Amino acid sequence: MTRIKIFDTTLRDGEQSPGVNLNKSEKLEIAKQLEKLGVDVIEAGFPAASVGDFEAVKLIADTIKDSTVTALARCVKSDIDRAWSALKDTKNPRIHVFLATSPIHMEHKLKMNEDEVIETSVECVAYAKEKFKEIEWSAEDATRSDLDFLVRIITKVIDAGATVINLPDTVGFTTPEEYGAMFKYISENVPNIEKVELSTHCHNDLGLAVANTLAGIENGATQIEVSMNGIGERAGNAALEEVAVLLHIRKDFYPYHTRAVLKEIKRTSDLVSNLSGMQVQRNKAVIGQNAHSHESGIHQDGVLKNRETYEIITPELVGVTDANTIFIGKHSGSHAFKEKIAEFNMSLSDEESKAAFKAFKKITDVKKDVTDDDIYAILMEIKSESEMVERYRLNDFQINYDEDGVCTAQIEMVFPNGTVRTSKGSAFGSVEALFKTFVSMIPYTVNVIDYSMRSVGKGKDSLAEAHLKVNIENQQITGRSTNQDVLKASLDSYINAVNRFMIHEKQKAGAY
Ligand SMILES: CC(=O)SCCNC(=O)CCNC(=O)[C@H](O)C(C)(C)COP(=O)(O)OP(=O)(O)OC[C@H]1O[C@@H](n2cnc3c(N)ncnc32)[C@H](O)[C@@H]1OP(=O)(O)O
Ligand SMILES: CC(C)C(=O)C(=O)O
Repeated sequence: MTRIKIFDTTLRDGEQSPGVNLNKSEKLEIAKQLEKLGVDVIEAGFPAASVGDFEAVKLIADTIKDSTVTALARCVKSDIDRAWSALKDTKNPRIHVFLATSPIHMEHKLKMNEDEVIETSVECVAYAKEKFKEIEWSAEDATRSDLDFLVRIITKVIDAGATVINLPDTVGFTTPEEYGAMFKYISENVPNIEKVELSTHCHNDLGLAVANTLAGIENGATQIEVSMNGIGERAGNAALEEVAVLLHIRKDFYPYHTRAVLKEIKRTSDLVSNLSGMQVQRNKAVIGQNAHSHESGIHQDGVLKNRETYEIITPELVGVTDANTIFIGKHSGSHAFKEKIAEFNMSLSDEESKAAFKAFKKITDVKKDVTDDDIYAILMEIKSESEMVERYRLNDFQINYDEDGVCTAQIEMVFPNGTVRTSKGSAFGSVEALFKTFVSMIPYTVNVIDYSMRSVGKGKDSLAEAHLKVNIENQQITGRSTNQDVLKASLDSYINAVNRFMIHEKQKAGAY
């Protein structure tokens, strides 16, 4: 098994993500976590960029003990001096210098010809060598560079003292086959190549950063430049967690391993996401919220029978402790739903389970996120409908508004013992009138703690969903109801809360 070194560039290229700006204590916190994650090299920043970045790199260099700390510098003496001042006190100081080698960069950006680029690179590596033992030199935009020019310049920078040669796909332009072929060509044609380590640095503009990194590894690279959550310039860099987990999961096929402590992945990902403000997309490989969650009935049934039917990465492997493995939603089936019911510790007959599943499926057609609360409400409803439970049922209601703005509600209810009663009550608002009238008909003291209404679905077919939190006889109970009519949803949520209270009471008394 060949060991692949992880060079993490979250704090340098990652911080180049538009909108990301980390202060020195945030950078240090991330660096410490990267050390726990077992990365071999931490690229802490670009000391010549600003005083703040200089101080952050210095703080990290002075603190981190297990990982090599490096920093980026242009082929400019003052950049190299600045990097040395920041890094000199760390255990293994490494400088990372770069110069572009592609025709477009040389002509338009650097305004240099090939010979000038070679001369500048050799001079800067030789200058850096006076201070640093470890020197990484990058051929910026290597994947759009002429291969024979790369062979020439790499041979010379190695002679000048470079210890690592990085071939970046700066603009995310290459493909796995082409990137792999470049590493092979360089390995076979640079005469002094065995003196250095080869490194990948892939951007994700075409979504190929991880695949290209793997191709580099297969063709001789032993260092990979990656970032946590794949953050970085434009579409980002190859994601550290994806490459590390890929090499672990497919060790049956790829004879490579890293030193990464995989169970630290989630913690690192969360920290980077929180401090950078770059949220991780739900379906992100390895650490996205959906990456360990199964929603469809057939998958859930398979996973419940044997996780490995649909799961190649366990949440535990990458330190995810709160995975919602079985996500109950529109595509779930009865097996998964039964599992969910079991979590509520409520015994339901087969008939009740079937009715609950039917009611649940109905809700999923109008509601995107079916929460545990929704399922609990369904179960309570089913329970209260079963013969054992008496409950309040709404027969009819009306609202009248008089000229002074006073609303009068008239409600007709079927009581738990089967009797039908009607009552009237007034208030300044229609919802208040309904609540006041209903509460006057029941034998409990009820205080409304919270009442909210939201629209479910879009457009004219959307439904009103009322949520109510009440205190009944010193117990906090929630009620919920969905209806096309806002007032009916509101009144039903109140009735639902009272019925749930009665079920709680019966449960406490051991009735079921
Ligand atoms: C592919 C990458 O990710 S490379 C790293 C990119 N990261 C960054 O640029 C972040 C930090 N950068 C900065 O803070 C600033 O760009 C600084 C401080 C480095 C330089 O700022 P300025 O001196 O104002 O220059 P500016 O950024 O506008 O232009 C870059 C200059 O460096 C030159 N340059 C670019 N790359 C290199 C290099 N590797 N070696 C030497 N010179 C270079 C450019 O040709 C340009 O030179 P010019 O002024 O003679 O035209
Ligand atoms: C400085 C180099 C390594 C870089 O970030 C790139 O080419 O993308």
